[in-house]
Amino acid sequence: METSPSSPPSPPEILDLDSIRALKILGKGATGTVLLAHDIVSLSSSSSSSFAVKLVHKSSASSLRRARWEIDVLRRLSVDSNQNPFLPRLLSSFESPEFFAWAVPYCSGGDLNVLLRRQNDGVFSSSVIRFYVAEIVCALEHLHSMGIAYRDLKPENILIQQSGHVTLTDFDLSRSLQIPTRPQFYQPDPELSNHRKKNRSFTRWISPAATESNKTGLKKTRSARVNPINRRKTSFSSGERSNSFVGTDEYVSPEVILGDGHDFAVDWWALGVLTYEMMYGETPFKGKSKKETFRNVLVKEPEFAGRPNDLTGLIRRLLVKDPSRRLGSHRGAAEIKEHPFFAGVRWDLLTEVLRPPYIPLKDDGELTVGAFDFDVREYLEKLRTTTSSALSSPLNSPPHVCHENDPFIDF
Ligand SMILES: Nc1ncnc2c1ncn2[C@@H]1O[C@H](COP(=O)(O)OP(=O)(O)OP(=O)(O)O)[C@@H](O)[C@H]1O
Repeated sequence: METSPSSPPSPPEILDLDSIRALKILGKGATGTVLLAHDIVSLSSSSSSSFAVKLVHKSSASSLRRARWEIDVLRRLSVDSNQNPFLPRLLSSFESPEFFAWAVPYCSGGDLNVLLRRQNDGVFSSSVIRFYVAEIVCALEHLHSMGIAYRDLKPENILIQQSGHVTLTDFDLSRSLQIPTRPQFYQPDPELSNHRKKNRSFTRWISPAATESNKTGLKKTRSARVNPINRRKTSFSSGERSNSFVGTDEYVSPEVILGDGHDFAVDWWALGVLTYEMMYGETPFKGKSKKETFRNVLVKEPEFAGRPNDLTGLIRRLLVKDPSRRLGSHRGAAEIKEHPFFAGVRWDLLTEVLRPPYIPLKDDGELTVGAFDFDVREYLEKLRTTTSSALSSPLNSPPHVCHENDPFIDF
Protein backbone atom coordinates (compact mmCIF):
# COMPACT_ATOMS: atom_id res chain seq x y z
CA MET A 1 0.00 0.00 0.00
CA GLU A 2 1.28 3.45 -0.76
CA THR A 3 1.66 5.69 2.18
CA SER A 4 1.28 9.40 2.40
CA PRO A 5 4.34 11.28 3.59
CA SER A 6 4.68 11.82 7.30
CA SER A 7 3.53 15.16 8.68
CA PRO A 8 5.32 17.95 6.84
CA PRO A 9 8.07 19.82 8.65
CA SER A 10 7.92 23.56 9.19
CA PRO A 11 7.44 25.33 5.86
CA PRO A 12 10.67 26.40 4.16
CA GLU A 13 11.32 29.96 3.20
CA ILE A 14 9.26 31.46 0.40
CA LEU A 15 11.32 31.94 -2.75
CA ASP A 16 11.11 35.64 -3.61
CA LEU A 17 11.32 35.83 -7.39
CA ASP A 18 11.85 39.59 -7.26
CA SER A 19 15.07 39.24 -5.34
CA ILE A 20 16.74 36.72 -7.61
CA ARG A 21 18.28 36.87 -11.10
CA ALA A 22 18.96 33.88 -13.31
CA LEU A 23 22.43 33.41 -14.76
CA LYS A 24 21.86 30.56 -17.16
CA ILE A 25 19.71 27.57 -17.94
CA LEU A 26 21.18 24.47 -16.33
CA GLY A 27 18.88 21.94 -17.89
CA LYS A 28 15.48 21.12 -19.23
CA GLY A 29 13.65 17.92 -18.59
CA ALA A 30 10.27 16.60 -19.50
CA THR A 31 8.55 18.66 -16.86
CA GLY A 32 10.74 21.51 -15.80
CA THR A 33 13.41 24.05 -16.54
CA VAL A 34 16.28 24.43 -14.12
CA LEU A 35 18.03 27.80 -13.85
CA LEU A 36 21.20 28.84 -12.11
CA ALA A 37 20.22 31.84 -10.02
CA HIS A 38 21.59 34.13 -7.38
CA ASP A 39 20.11 36.39 -4.80
CA ILE A 40 20.60 40.05 -5.72
CA VAL A 41 19.81 41.15 -2.20
CA SER A 42 22.79 39.31 -0.75
CA LEU A 43 25.00 41.29 -3.22
CA SER A 44 27.45 38.45 -3.33
CA SER A 45 28.86 37.32 -6.64
CA SER A 46 30.53 34.20 -5.36
CA SER A 47 29.40 30.86 -6.73
CA SER A 48 28.52 29.79 -3.21
CA SER A 49 25.64 32.27 -3.18
CA SER A 50 24.19 30.68 -6.29
CA PHE A 51 21.54 28.03 -6.29
CA ALA A 52 19.46 26.07 -8.75
CA VAL A 53 15.82 26.99 -9.31
CA LYS A 54 13.46 24.54 -10.91
CA LEU A 55 10.42 25.97 -12.68
CA VAL A 56 7.46 23.78 -13.52
CA HIS A 57 4.42 25.00 -15.38
CA LYS A 58 1.14 23.62 -14.10
CA SER A 59 0.23 22.64 -17.63
CA SER A 60 -1.46 19.39 -16.71
CA ALA A 61 -2.79 17.56 -13.71
CA SER A 62 0.20 15.23 -13.87
CA SER A 63 2.83 18.00 -13.92
CA LEU A 64 1.08 19.65 -11.01
CA ARG A 65 0.94 16.42 -9.03
CA ARG A 66 4.54 15.53 -9.78
CA ALA A 67 5.88 18.97 -8.90
CA ARG A 68 3.95 18.94 -5.62
CA TRP A 69 5.34 15.52 -4.84
CA GLU A 70 8.91 16.53 -5.68
CA ILE A 71 8.69 19.58 -3.41
CA ASP A 72 7.23 17.37 -0.73
CA VAL A 73 10.12 14.91 -0.96
CA LEU A 74 12.67 17.74 -0.91
CA ARG A 75 10.94 19.25 2.10
CA ARG A 76 11.18 15.95 3.94
CA LEU A 77 14.86 15.69 3.00
CA SER A 78 15.42 19.13 4.52
CA VAL A 79 14.39 18.19 8.04
CA ASP A 80 17.55 18.04 10.14
CA SER A 81 17.17 14.37 10.97
CA ASN A 82 16.63 13.48 7.30
CA GLN A 83 19.48 15.41 5.72
CA ASN A 84 21.95 13.33 3.78
CA PRO A 85 25.17 14.48 2.09
CA PHE A 86 24.21 12.78 -1.19
CA LEU A 87 20.67 14.11 -1.40
CA PRO A 88 19.48 17.68 -1.99
CA ARG A 89 17.47 19.81 0.38
CA LEU A 90 14.86 22.42 -0.29
CA LEU A 91 16.12 25.98 0.16
CA SER A 92 12.86 27.76 -0.63
CA SER A 93 9.79 27.44 -2.82
CA PHE A 94 7.09 29.50 -4.49
CA GLU A 95 3.75 28.68 -6.02
CA SER A 96 1.61 30.86 -8.28
CA PRO A 97 -1.64 29.86 -9.96
CA GLU A 98 0.40 28.79 -13.01
CA PHE A 99 3.85 27.80 -11.76
CA PHE A 100 5.88 26.10 -9.14
CA ALA A 101 9.41 27.31 -8.49
CA TRP A 102 11.80 25.91 -5.93
CA ALA A 103 15.43 26.35 -5.03
CA VAL A 104 17.96 23.65 -4.20
CA PRO A 105 21.76 23.81 -3.81
CA TYR A 106 23.64 24.23 -7.08
CA CYS A 107 25.78 21.32 -8.26
CA SER A 108 28.54 22.85 -10.35
CA GLY A 109 30.00 19.61 -11.72
CA GLY A 110 27.24 18.73 -14.17
CA ASP A 111 25.86 15.23 -14.33
CA LEU A 112 27.45 11.79 -14.40
CA ASN A 113 26.34 11.14 -17.96
CA VAL A 114 28.34 14.10 -19.27
CA LEU A 115 31.30 13.16 -17.09
CA LEU A 116 31.28 9.58 -18.36
CA ARG A 117 31.05 10.65 -22.03
CA ARG A 118 34.03 12.90 -21.55
CA GLN A 119 36.36 10.13 -20.51
CA ASN A 120 38.74 9.13 -23.27
CA ASP A 121 37.24 5.68 -23.65
CA GLY A 122 33.83 6.57 -22.21
CA VAL A 123 34.26 4.43 -19.10
CA PHE A 124 35.40 4.86 -15.51
CA SER A 125 38.08 2.81 -13.78
CA SER A 126 36.85 0.41 -11.11
CA SER A 127 38.10 2.64 -8.28
CA VAL A 128 36.13 5.57 -9.69
CA ILE A 129 33.08 3.32 -10.09
CA ARG A 130 33.50 2.22 -6.46
CA PHE A 131 33.53 5.82 -5.30
CA TYR A 132 30.39 6.87 -7.19
CA VAL A 133 28.43 3.67 -6.61
CA ALA A 134 29.21 3.75 -2.88
CA GLU A 135 27.77 7.26 -2.59
CA ILE A 136 24.72 6.36 -4.68
CA VAL A 137 24.10 3.28 -2.48
CA CYS A 138 24.13 5.56 0.58
CA ALA A 139 21.69 7.98 -1.07
CA LEU A 140 19.30 5.16 -2.03
CA GLU A 141 19.63 3.60 1.41
CA HIS A 142 18.60 6.89 2.95
CA LEU A 143 15.61 7.32 0.64
CA HIS A 144 14.49 3.74 1.25
CA SER A 145 14.78 4.23 4.99
CA MET A 146 12.32 7.12 4.57
CA GLY A 147 9.99 4.82 2.64
CA ILE A 148 10.78 6.38 -0.74
CA ALA A 149 11.62 4.34 -3.83
CA TYR A 150 13.58 6.60 -6.20
CA ARG A 151 12.61 4.84 -9.46
CA ASP A 152 14.58 7.06 -11.84
CA LEU A 153 18.23 6.19 -11.28
CA LYS A 154 20.31 7.00 -14.38
CA PRO A 155 23.52 8.97 -14.96
CA GLU A 156 21.64 12.12 -15.97
CA ASN A 157 20.05 12.28 -12.53
CA ILE A 158 23.32 12.06 -10.63
CA LEU A 159 24.85 15.49 -10.20
CA ILE A 160 28.34 16.35 -9.03
CA GLN A 161 28.62 18.87 -6.22
CA GLN A 162 31.41 21.44 -6.04
CA SER A 163 33.08 19.12 -3.52
CA GLY A 164 33.10 16.27 -6.06
CA HIS A 165 30.55 14.22 -4.13
CA VAL A 166 27.29 13.20 -5.76
CA THR A 167 23.73 14.40 -5.31
CA LEU A 168 20.66 12.67 -6.72
CA THR A 169 18.20 14.95 -8.44
CA ASP A 170 14.71 14.69 -9.93
CA PHE A 171 12.30 13.07 -7.50
CA ASP A 172 9.12 13.42 -9.50
CA LEU A 173 8.97 9.71 -10.31
CA SER A 174 9.79 8.62 -6.79
CA ARG A 175 7.11 7.08 -4.68
CA SER A 176 6.29 6.50 -1.09
CA LEU A 177 6.12 2.81 -0.17
CA GLN A 178 5.85 1.03 3.12
CA ILE A 179 9.23 0.45 4.73
CA PRO A 180 9.93 -3.27 5.01
CA THR A 181 9.87 -4.51 8.56
CA ARG A 182 12.44 -7.24 8.00
CA PRO A 183 15.00 -7.45 10.77
CA GLN A 184 18.21 -5.50 10.21
CA PHE A 185 16.91 -4.00 6.97
CA TYR A 186 18.30 -0.60 7.74
CA GLN A 187 20.61 -1.29 10.63
CA PRO A 188 23.93 0.47 10.13
CA ASP A 189 26.99 -1.63 10.89
CA PRO A 190 27.98 -0.61 14.44
CA GLU A 191 31.60 -1.53 13.70
CA LEU A 192 31.84 1.19 11.11
CA SER A 193 30.55 4.06 13.17
CA ASN A 194 33.22 3.56 15.84
CA HIS A 195 36.06 4.75 13.66
CA ARG A 196 36.50 8.27 12.38
CA LYS A 197 39.75 8.27 10.46
CA LYS A 198 40.39 10.03 7.20
CA ASN A 199 40.35 7.81 4.16
CA ARG A 200 42.36 8.81 1.17
CA SER A 201 41.87 5.68 -0.88
CA PHE A 202 39.84 7.23 -3.70
CA THR A 203 42.47 9.50 -5.11
CA ARG A 204 42.34 8.58 -8.73
CA TRP A 205 41.63 11.47 -11.04
CA ILE A 206 39.32 11.43 -13.98
CA SER A 207 40.41 12.73 -17.36
CA PRO A 208 41.07 16.49 -17.30
CA ALA A 209 38.72 16.76 -20.26
CA ALA A 210 35.99 16.26 -17.73
CA THR A 211 36.77 19.47 -15.91
CA GLU A 212 34.57 21.51 -18.18
CA SER A 213 31.07 21.60 -16.89
CA ASN A 214 28.06 20.56 -18.96
CA LYS A 215 28.36 22.58 -22.14
CA THR A 216 27.23 19.91 -24.52
CA GLY A 217 23.59 20.82 -24.46
CA LEU A 218 20.89 21.72 -22.09
CA LYS A 219 18.36 19.01 -22.37
CA LYS A 220 18.86 15.62 -20.86
CA THR A 221 20.30 13.35 -23.47
CA ARG A 222 18.46 10.16 -22.72
CA SER A 223 15.52 11.02 -20.58
CA ALA A 224 12.91 9.37 -22.76
CA ARG A 225 10.29 7.85 -20.57
CA VAL A 226 8.98 4.40 -21.21
CA ASN A 227 5.62 3.56 -22.65
CA PRO A 228 3.59 1.01 -20.85
CA ILE A 229 3.36 -2.32 -22.60
CA ASN A 230 1.28 -3.73 -19.83
CA ARG A 231 -0.66 -1.33 -17.70
CA ARG A 232 -2.58 -3.67 -15.50
CA LYS A 233 -4.74 -2.13 -12.90
CA THR A 234 -3.33 -2.05 -9.44
CA SER A 235 -3.47 -5.42 -7.76
CA PHE A 236 -1.35 -5.10 -4.66
CA SER A 237 -0.65 -8.38 -3.05
CA SER A 238 1.51 -6.77 -0.39
CA GLY A 239 1.62 -3.33 1.07
CA GLU A 240 5.12 -2.68 -0.21
CA ARG A 241 4.52 -2.73 -3.92
CA SER A 242 3.60 -0.17 -6.51
CA ASN A 243 2.11 -0.88 -9.92
CA SER A 244 2.68 2.35 -11.77
CA PHE A 245 4.86 2.11 -14.85
CA VAL A 246 7.76 4.48 -14.59
CA GLY A 247 11.40 4.79 -15.45
CA THR A 248 13.68 5.20 -18.41
CA ASP A 249 13.58 2.32 -20.87
CA GLU A 250 17.21 1.12 -20.62
CA TYR A 251 17.02 1.28 -16.81
CA VAL A 252 13.59 -0.15 -16.28
CA SER A 253 13.41 -3.43 -14.36
CA PRO A 254 11.74 -6.67 -15.49
CA GLU A 255 9.06 -6.44 -12.80
CA VAL A 256 8.08 -2.96 -13.96
CA ILE A 257 7.80 -4.12 -17.58
CA LEU A 258 5.69 -7.09 -16.49
CA GLY A 259 3.49 -4.83 -14.42
CA ASP A 260 3.65 -7.28 -11.55
CA GLY A 261 4.10 -4.59 -8.95
CA HIS A 262 7.46 -3.40 -7.76
CA ASP A 263 9.23 -2.28 -4.62
CA PHE A 264 12.59 -0.86 -3.55
CA ALA A 265 14.42 -3.56 -5.55
CA VAL A 266 13.78 -1.54 -8.75
CA ASP A 267 16.44 0.88 -7.53
CA TRP A 268 18.96 -1.94 -7.06
CA TRP A 269 18.25 -3.15 -10.60
CA ALA A 270 18.83 0.36 -11.97
CA LEU A 271 22.03 0.52 -9.92
CA GLY A 272 23.19 -2.63 -11.75
CA VAL A 273 22.45 -1.03 -15.13
CA LEU A 274 24.22 2.17 -14.09
CA THR A 275 27.28 0.29 -12.80
CA TYR A 276 27.45 -1.70 -16.03
CA GLU A 277 27.27 1.51 -18.04
CA MET A 278 30.08 3.06 -16.02
CA MET A 279 32.19 -0.05 -16.65
CA TYR A 280 31.49 -0.59 -20.36
CA GLY A 281 30.23 2.78 -21.61
CA GLU A 282 26.88 1.35 -22.66
CA THR A 283 23.86 -0.11 -20.96
CA PRO A 284 23.44 -3.90 -20.95
CA PHE A 285 19.99 -4.33 -22.52
CA LYS A 286 19.77 -1.59 -25.13
CA GLY A 287 18.03 -2.79 -28.28
CA LYS A 288 17.28 -1.15 -31.62
CA SER A 289 13.80 -0.30 -30.44
CA LYS A 290 12.03 0.10 -27.15
CA LYS A 291 10.35 -3.26 -27.72
CA GLU A 292 13.69 -4.97 -28.23
CA THR A 293 15.13 -3.25 -25.17
CA PHE A 294 12.25 -4.50 -23.03
CA ARG A 295 12.61 -7.99 -24.45
CA ASN A 296 16.30 -7.93 -23.59
CA VAL A 297 15.52 -6.74 -20.07
CA LEU A 298 13.15 -9.67 -19.65
CA VAL A 299 15.15 -12.50 -21.21
CA LYS A 300 18.74 -11.56 -22.02
CA GLU A 301 21.58 -12.05 -19.57
CA PRO A 302 24.09 -9.17 -19.46
CA GLU A 303 27.32 -9.81 -21.35
CA PHE A 304 30.66 -9.25 -19.64
CA ALA A 305 33.87 -8.88 -21.58
CA GLY A 306 37.05 -10.00 -19.86
CA ARG A 307 37.60 -12.10 -16.76
CA PRO A 308 35.02 -12.17 -13.98
CA ASN A 309 35.94 -10.00 -11.02
CA ASP A 310 34.27 -8.43 -8.00
CA LEU A 311 32.82 -5.63 -10.10
CA THR A 312 31.21 -7.94 -12.67
CA GLY A 313 30.08 -10.12 -9.75
CA LEU A 314 28.33 -7.16 -8.16
CA ILE A 315 26.63 -6.21 -11.43
CA ARG A 316 25.46 -9.81 -11.96
CA ARG A 317 23.90 -9.89 -8.50
CA LEU A 318 22.13 -6.58 -9.06
CA LEU A 319 20.83 -7.61 -12.49
CA VAL A 320 19.01 -10.69 -11.26
CA LYS A 321 15.67 -10.65 -13.05
CA ASP A 322 13.68 -12.06 -10.14
CA PRO A 323 13.45 -9.13 -7.70
CA SER A 324 13.12 -11.42 -4.71
CA ARG A 325 16.57 -12.92 -5.50
CA ARG A 326 18.25 -9.65 -6.39
CA LEU A 327 21.02 -8.30 -4.17
CA GLY A 328 19.44 -5.80 -1.79
CA SER A 329 15.98 -7.34 -1.80
CA HIS A 330 16.24 -8.84 1.70
CA ARG A 331 18.34 -6.51 3.82
CA GLY A 332 18.46 -3.47 1.57
CA ALA A 333 21.69 -1.54 1.12
CA ALA A 334 23.42 -3.55 3.86
CA GLU A 335 23.62 -6.51 1.47
CA ILE A 336 25.22 -4.40 -1.24
CA LYS A 337 27.69 -2.80 1.13
CA GLU A 338 28.87 -6.26 2.16
CA HIS A 339 29.69 -7.29 -1.41
CA PRO A 340 33.44 -7.99 -1.95
CA PHE A 341 33.65 -5.17 -4.51
CA PHE A 342 33.33 -2.76 -1.59
CA ALA A 343 35.80 -4.52 0.67
CA GLY A 344 37.72 -1.91 2.64
CA VAL A 345 35.31 0.93 1.94
CA ARG A 346 34.80 3.06 5.05
CA TRP A 347 31.12 3.81 4.58
CA ASP A 348 31.01 6.28 7.45
CA LEU A 349 33.85 8.30 5.97
CA LEU A 350 32.74 8.74 2.38
CA THR A 351 32.13 12.46 2.75
CA GLU A 352 35.54 12.93 4.28
CA VAL A 353 37.33 11.55 1.28
CA LEU A 354 39.64 14.38 0.42
CA ARG A 355 39.95 13.88 -3.29
CA PRO A 356 36.90 12.57 -5.07
CA PRO A 357 37.70 11.46 -8.64
CA TYR A 358 36.58 14.71 -10.21
CA ILE A 359 36.40 18.13 -8.60
CA PRO A 360 34.74 20.82 -10.70
CA LEU A 361 36.73 23.97 -11.30
CA LYS A 362 35.65 26.83 -9.12
CA ASP A 363 34.03 29.73 -10.95
CA ASP A 364 34.71 28.99 -14.61
CA GLY A 365 33.26 32.24 -15.86
CA GLU A 366 29.66 31.16 -15.92
CA LEU A 367 28.91 32.92 -12.72
CA THR A 368 29.84 36.43 -13.70
CA VAL A 369 26.97 38.18 -12.05
CA GLY A 370 25.48 41.03 -14.06
CA ALA A 371 27.02 39.97 -17.37
CA PHE A 372 24.19 37.81 -18.66
CA ASP A 373 21.67 37.58 -15.91
CA PHE A 374 17.97 37.75 -16.63
CA ASP A 375 14.74 38.26 -14.82
CA VAL A 376 13.04 35.08 -13.63
CA ARG A 377 9.55 36.58 -13.77
CA GLU A 378 10.10 37.62 -17.40
CA TYR A 379 11.30 34.14 -18.14
CA LEU A 380 8.20 32.68 -16.48
CA GLU A 381 6.06 34.98 -18.60
CA LYS A 382 7.76 33.64 -21.72
CA LEU A 383 7.19 30.11 -20.53
CA ARG A 384 3.55 30.93 -20.03
CA THR A 385 2.96 32.51 -23.42
CA THR A 386 5.05 30.19 -25.55
CA THR A 387 4.59 26.53 -26.18
CA SER A 388 7.43 24.62 -24.53
CA SER A 389 8.83 23.34 -27.83
CA ALA A 390 8.98 26.80 -29.41
CA LEU A 391 10.48 28.51 -26.41
CA SER A 392 13.96 29.88 -26.76
CA SER A 393 15.87 31.14 -23.80
CA PRO A 394 17.20 34.62 -23.24
CA LEU A 395 20.62 33.06 -23.63
CA ASN A 396 19.87 31.50 -27.01
CA SER A 397 19.93 28.01 -25.67
CA PRO A 398 18.72 25.26 -27.97
CA PRO A 399 14.99 24.65 -28.07
CA HIS A 400 13.67 22.15 -25.61
CA VAL A 401 12.85 18.77 -27.07
CA CYS A 402 10.28 17.05 -24.98
CA HIS A 403 10.52 13.27 -24.86
CA GLU A 404 7.49 12.63 -22.84
CA ASN A 405 5.13 9.75 -23.37
CA ASP A 406 3.33 10.41 -20.19
CA PRO A 407 3.50 7.27 -18.11
CA PHE A 408 1.87 8.76 -15.05
CA ILE A 409 -1.68 7.60 -15.42
CA ASP A 410 -1.24 5.41 -12.39
CA PHE A 411 0.87 7.88 -10.50
N1 LIG B 1 20.87 21.42 -8.36
C1 LIG B 1 21.27 21.43 -9.63
N2 LIG B 1 22.50 21.91 -9.95
C2 LIG B 1 22.92 21.90 -11.24
N3 LIG B 1 22.20 21.43 -12.29
C3 LIG B 1 20.97 20.95 -12.02
C4 LIG B 1 20.44 20.92 -10.69
N4 LIG B 1 19.20 20.37 -10.73
C5 LIG B 1 18.98 20.06 -12.02
N5 LIG B 1 20.01 20.42 -12.80
C6 LIG B 1 20.14 20.24 -14.25
O1 LIG B 1 18.85 20.31 -14.83
C7 LIG B 1 18.53 19.07 -15.47
C8 LIG B 1 17.04 18.81 -15.34
O2 LIG B 1 16.71 18.72 -13.97
P1 LIG B 1 15.59 17.73 -13.47
O3 LIG B 1 16.04 16.34 -13.71
O4 LIG B 1 15.26 18.05 -12.07
O5 LIG B 1 14.39 18.13 -14.45
P2 LIG B 1 13.13 17.32 -14.93
O6 LIG B 1 12.30 18.22 -15.76
O7 LIG B 1 12.43 16.73 -13.75
O8 LIG B 1 13.73 16.15 -15.78
P3 LIG B 1 12.99 14.82 -16.24
O9 LIG B 1 12.67 14.99 -17.68
O10 LIG B 1 14.00 13.70 -16.05
O11 LIG B 1 11.79 14.66 -15.38
C9 LIG B 1 19.43 18.05 -14.80
O12 LIG B 1 19.72 16.93 -15.62
C10 LIG B 1 20.69 18.86 -14.57
O13 LIG B 1 21.47 18.93 -15.75
